[in-house]
Parts: sequence; structure tokens; C-alpha cells
Amino acid sequence: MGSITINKDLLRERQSCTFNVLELTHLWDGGPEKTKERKELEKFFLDDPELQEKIPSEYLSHKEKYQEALRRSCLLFKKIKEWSDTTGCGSQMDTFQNILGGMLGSAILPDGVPFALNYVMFLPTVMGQGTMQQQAYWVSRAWNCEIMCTYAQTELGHGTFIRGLETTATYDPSTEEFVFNSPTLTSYKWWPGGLGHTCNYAVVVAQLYTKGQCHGIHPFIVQLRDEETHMPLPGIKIGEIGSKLGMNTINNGYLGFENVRIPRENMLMKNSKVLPDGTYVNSPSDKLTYGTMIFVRVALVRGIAAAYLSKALTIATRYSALRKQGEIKPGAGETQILEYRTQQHKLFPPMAMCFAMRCSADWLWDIYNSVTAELDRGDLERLPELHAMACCLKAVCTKDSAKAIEVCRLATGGHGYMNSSNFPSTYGMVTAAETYEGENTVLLLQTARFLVKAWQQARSGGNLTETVEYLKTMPLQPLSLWVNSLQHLGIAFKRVAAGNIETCATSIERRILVGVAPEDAWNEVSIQLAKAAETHCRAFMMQIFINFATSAQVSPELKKVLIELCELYGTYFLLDNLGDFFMYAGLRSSDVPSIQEWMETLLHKIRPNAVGIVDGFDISDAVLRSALGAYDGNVYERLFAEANKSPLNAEPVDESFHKYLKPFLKSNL
Ligand SMILES: CCCCCCCCCCCCCC(=O)SCCNC(=O)CCNC(=O)[C@H](O)C(C)(C)COP(=O)(O)OP(=O)(O)OC[C@H]1O[C@@H](n2cnc3c(N)ncnc32)[C@H](O)[C@@H]1OP(=O)(O)O
Ligand SMILES: Cc1cc2nc3c(=O)[nH]c(=O)nc-3n(C[C@H](O)[C@H](O)[C@H](O)COP(=O)(O)OP(=O)(O)OC[C@H]3O[C@@H](n4cnc5c(N)ncnc54)[C@H](O)[C@@H]3O)c2cc1C
Repeated sequence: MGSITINKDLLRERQSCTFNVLELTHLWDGGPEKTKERKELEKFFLDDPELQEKIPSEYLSHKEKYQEALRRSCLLFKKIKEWSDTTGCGSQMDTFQNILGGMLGSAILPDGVPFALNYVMFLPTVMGQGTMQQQAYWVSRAWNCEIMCTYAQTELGHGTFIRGLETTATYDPSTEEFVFNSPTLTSYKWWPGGLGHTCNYAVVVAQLYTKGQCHGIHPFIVQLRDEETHMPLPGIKIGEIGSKLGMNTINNGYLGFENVRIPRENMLMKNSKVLPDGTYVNSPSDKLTYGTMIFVRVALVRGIAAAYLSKALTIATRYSALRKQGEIKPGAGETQILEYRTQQHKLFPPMAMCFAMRCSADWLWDIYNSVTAELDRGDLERLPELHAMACCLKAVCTKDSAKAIEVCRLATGGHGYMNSSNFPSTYGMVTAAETYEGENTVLLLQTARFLVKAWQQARSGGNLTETVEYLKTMPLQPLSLWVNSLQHLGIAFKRVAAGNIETCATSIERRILVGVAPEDAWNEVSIQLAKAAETHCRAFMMQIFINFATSAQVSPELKKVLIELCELYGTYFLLDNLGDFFMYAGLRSSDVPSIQEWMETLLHKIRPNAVGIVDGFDISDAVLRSALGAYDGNVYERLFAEANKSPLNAEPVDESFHKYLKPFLKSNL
């Protein structure tokens, strides 16, 4: 038990890798300096015995899980402060992002950080929607953890349709206060992370009434609990919503109001305002209230979708290299399961997806920053494109990631079903992101709205922005014979997207022409609209991956691997959606066998580098938390050690035998 020798199959895999793994790590991290910083950060946090798990959390009760998560969150945030004060290495924000959504956080609090919303949503909302004065007051209090805050938007009755929220904030000019009420059961806030028992303040999104008129939803800062006793303030009804599929330590809560008063100054007034006499001053755009949601969607693509998928892939690929089962040729000895082409088909396309997600996330982060700066100057022109791309990338990447994590689990057979594989909690974390911050279908339909408008603009000769420019050029280019090349893949994906968008636009027009109301026509076509948005996103990711792989400043050996992965991304999704490529990209059935062969050849080429690629993600054992995925490959020893942590193994005979089983066995039914 506990041997430190490396499994010999894994060792052989590492010796036969054709590229320099460290070069990939540096590329993945964004440069050698970033790798160094990340490793120092991991060492600082993960070597601390106080932060290490004593009993696997699966064996704790719901209450104990929360209490332990809170204990560790407090230690963790003290250490973040210590880290920033002593090393001066990296900004606090980088550290927070790594802790809250990144790999480091998942090593210490795998089921979620109850403080996450303070940093991920409360602070960005105050910074994006508060006046300078409000920022000066609230940001330092929340940043320094003098108060702990969350973001309370969703209600029992409404999550998606936020214009339908029912919580009311009614202005009373006689006291210059807003009065909060929850008029119905369905108006109770439901879901906010940390709301149950952790936070004492929240941004609450409510319908604003002043001078007898409703002005729609607005954000307010509301105190929920006493800062000393933590008792709920009068009129505040608050609690936790109970056990969930995953993320069980994030402390999601409910919240109701009965005549709760807050000062006028607690309305976040950067965009719209209520003056002391109750006069309402309009925002330049009512969509600026939705800014925090865009920020989180952008952050999720890299921080959750790509990061957690890289973890699942590391576990499944290392395991597949050492697990032996059956023979390909009778008598030739048992085969590493990674030799099976079907296994390669399960694992290598998700590796390609991981890279495509990372390039897309970097692009999205850059345009988020530039559009945010433009918004601050009052320029709203590029907001629709940012919103459309944040929506579809969040939806497609979280969907691909969750699906691929489940495929990774299945690819490890029975052992993957164990909590000690770390697949269940990894999946629980990622599938939640398919729903929160905008349910995926709903987000795809938001993108589709932008695409249909862009299509109409392309037809009328109007100008188009970067991501939809192809809607102008694609339909004009003649369809050429199929060629197996990256360039042709890039064009074919765009043709499929343009074709799907055109089909939707014309289906809607056709319906409207025969008298169907535009809104009904939209609903009738919405299956195709969601698909069109997905194909647009896929075409974008394909192109961004092509640009990245072909222009990366890396050694020829690594470049070859990047190009293979990029080709695999394209061929995999093409073969998975043949109908689309027949309909819109000039593909003929006689072209398919050569594309299938191309894809299979790519699997064969990637095979010797599979372990090298996941080693390149450089996820330490402490972060992986998996009996199946550890660097040394001593899987069976680890599975045994984990099994022996089960409280049922503490005694050779459990007390339930004497209480129930023995009397039952002796009862002679
Ligand atoms: C560091 C890594 C992170 C780690 C995190 C880990 C912890 C995570 C913890 C978990 C955290 C989880 C926390 C949580 O979950 S917090 C709760 C999150 N909730 C949601 O995301 C709700 C989803 N719903 C919506 O966003 C809206 O209601 C939608 C969009 C569906 C409709 O809305 P509405 O009914 O009002 O609009 P409309 O459809 O009539 O369209 C009208 C126009 O508005 C435009 N429009 C719409 N939206 C935007 C926008 N945003 N920017 C710019 N424009 C926008 C739109 O294009 C259209 O334009 P046009 O066509 O008219 O020109
Ligand atoms: C783990 C987790 C954490 C969360 N954290 C927070 C938080 O911190 N703060 C917070 O405020 N909220 C939070 N939420 C709530 C989350 O944002 C909502 O659950 C989400 O926005 C979806 O809303 P809903 O649950 O009302 O689903 P619904 O909107 O009821 O969706 C149900 C179904 O209806 C479909 N549907 C709905 N509208 C449309 C439409 N217009 N067109 C087509 N189909 C439609 C959807 O596609 C879906 O299939 C969290 C949720 C989860 C799961």
C-alpha cells in the first residue's frame, strides 16, 4: 500500500510521448511565469494540514458538510490575505478566481465555496452598477470580509423570465426608504448561494415602485442578518433550500420580506436612480442591469467548463492507460483499454473540446473587457454581440463539458461510479452550470435572436460585426468539392451555421406571411433556432481553434499535436451532425468514408501522446482528488485505501447486525 513507484504502463506512455510536456503546461497556463505562480499558490494552500480533508465529505451529514466547508472557507480566505501580504505575487483577484471557480478551490472545497457569491456576483454587481460612492463603501467591506454577501435574483416562481420577478421595492419619500415585500409564496427568493446561513447582506433584485408606478427590476443592497448576532433582521424570513444533486456546501437559500425598510442610498444607482422626492431617472439601457450575468457567463467558460473537463480527462486517460481488460488478438496478452478505438473515441474528442473551450474563453474574456470599457464611456454598440456570444459559449461549453465528463466516467467502468473517482462531484459541479446563470436553451434562444437580426441585416446589405460577418460572405461563395483540410472544415462549419440561420429566418417569415403572429412563429421555429445558435457557436469555436493551432508559437512537435486535436474537433462534430453538412456544406455521402478514416487516423496519431496531453494540463493529485487519476497510477492500492475510509469498515460487525439482521434471520419467516 502507498507505494511511490510509478505504474510501468504509465511510465512507458510518458517515455513514448513525442512532445515536451512542460511546453504544453506553459502554453496552457499562459507562460512559464504563470505556471510558476500557480504552483507556488497550490503549494501554499494545499500543503497546509488544516485545509486537508480528514473524513471524506460523502460520509458527513448535510449539516456537518456545511460546517466543515465554512470552517475551511474561513481558513482559506485568511490564507489568501496572508498570501497577498507576504508574497505580493499575483493580484488578489487572480487568486480569488482560482479559489472560487478554478482548480484550487475544487481541491479544498469540492462541493462549492459558501463565500463564492460574495466575490463572483456581489462585488461585480456593486462595481458594475454602483455609483463611485457606493463602490467606495461596499467594495472594501465585502472585499475584506467585514460583511458576507450574495446575489438574490431568482425566485421560487421565476428564474428565466426575470421581468416577471414579484418581490417589490416601494419607495417611501416621507422616510427616503424602500420598503421590501414578498407578496406571494412564488415571490420568495430561492437558490442564491450562501444565502441560507452564511451571508448577512445581499444584492436583491426587485420590482421598483415609485410615485405609484412600476419601473421594472432593479438591484438593491439589503441587510439580512445582524452583524453581531447573525440573527435575521425583523421581517426577513430566511433559510436553506435543502440537499441537491451536487454543490451541497454552497449553502443555497430562500428569502422572504415583510415590510423590510432600507435607505434610498442602498439602491445601486450608477445607471438608473430614484431622487429623494421619488422621481425616477432612467438608465441609458435597461439591459445594463443584466451586466453581472454576462460577467459570470464569461468566467464560467474557462473557470468551470474547460477546467473541470481537463480534470475528468486526466483521470480517465491515465486510468485507461493502466487498466487492462480483454485481448484484441487472442493470446497476445491483455490490452490497455486505451488501445480500443472506441475508448479513444470517448476520450480524445473531449481533449480537443477542452482546447477549443480555452481559446474561445480567452477571446470572450478579451471582448468582455473591451466592451465593458466602451460601456463605461457610454458606447453600447457592441453589447448585443457580447451578450450573444457569452450566451452561446456558456451554453455550448457547459453542455459539452458535462456530457464529456459523464463519458469519461463511463469510460472508467465500475470504478468511475465510486465517489473516490471524483467523477460524481465533478459532474455535479458542471451540470449545475448548465442551469444557473441562464438555463442553456434559453441562452441559445437569446443568441438566435441576435443571429436572425444579423441575417436580415446581411440580406439588406447592412454592416455586420466580427462574429457574424460570415453571414454576408458564405452564401455568395460557390460550394466546392469536399477536401479533407482544416481550411475546408472551417468553411463547412460556417456554411452549416449560415444554412441553419437562413432556414430559421425563412421559416419564421413564411409563417408570418400566412398570418401567424411573429411571437408564435418564433416559438414554432424555436427547436431550429436553438440548433442554429449552437451551430453558430460551433463554427466560431472551430475557427478560433484553427487560428490558435496554426499560429501558436510553439515547437513543431507540439504544433503537430495541436493541429491533430483541431482536426479531430472538426471531424468529430462533422460526423456527429452529418445531416447538416449534407444539407448546407455540399458534403456527399461518398465523401463520408474518407472523413471517417481521417478521424480514425487522428485517434491513432493522438494515442501515443494521450497521457502526455493530460499530463500537460499539470493537475496535481491534491487537485484531482481521484483514486483513479493519480500521477503514479497506483489505482488499486488507492481504491482499497479509500474503501477503508468507509465508516462501515470501522468494526468487523456493525451494530445493525444485532439490532435488525440477526433478529430477522432468526425469525423463521
Ligand atoms: C471564476 C469562475 C466562476 C466560478 C463560479 C462558481 C460558483 C457559481 C455559483 C453559481 C452562480 C449562479 C448565480 C445565478 O444563477 S444568478 C441568476 C441568473 N439568472 C439568469 O441568468 C436569468 C436568465 N434570464 C435572463 O438573462 C433574461 O431574463 C433573458 C435574457 C432570458 C430575457 O430577458 P428579457 O425578457 O429582459 O429580454 P428579452 O428576451 O425580451 O430581450 C430584450 C432585449 O434584451 C437583450 N438582452 C437580454 N439580456 C441581455 C443582456 N444580458 N445584455 C444585453 N442585452 C440583453 C436581448 O438581446 C433583446 O435585445 P433586442 O433583440 O431587443 O435588441
Ligand atoms: C446550483 C444553482 C445555483 C444557483 N445560484 C443562484 C444564485 O446564486 N442566485 C440566483 O439568483 N439564482 C441562482 N440560481 C438559479 C438559476 O439562475 C435558475 O435556476 C436558472 O436561471 C433557471 O431558472 P428556473 O430554475 O426558473 O428554470 P425555468 O426558467 O423554469 O426553466 C425550466 C424549463 O423551461 C424552459 N424555458 C423557460 N423559459 C423558456 C423560454 N423563454 N423559452 C424556451 N424554454 C424556456 C427551460 O429551457 C427549462 O427547460 C441557481 C441555480 C442552481 C441550480
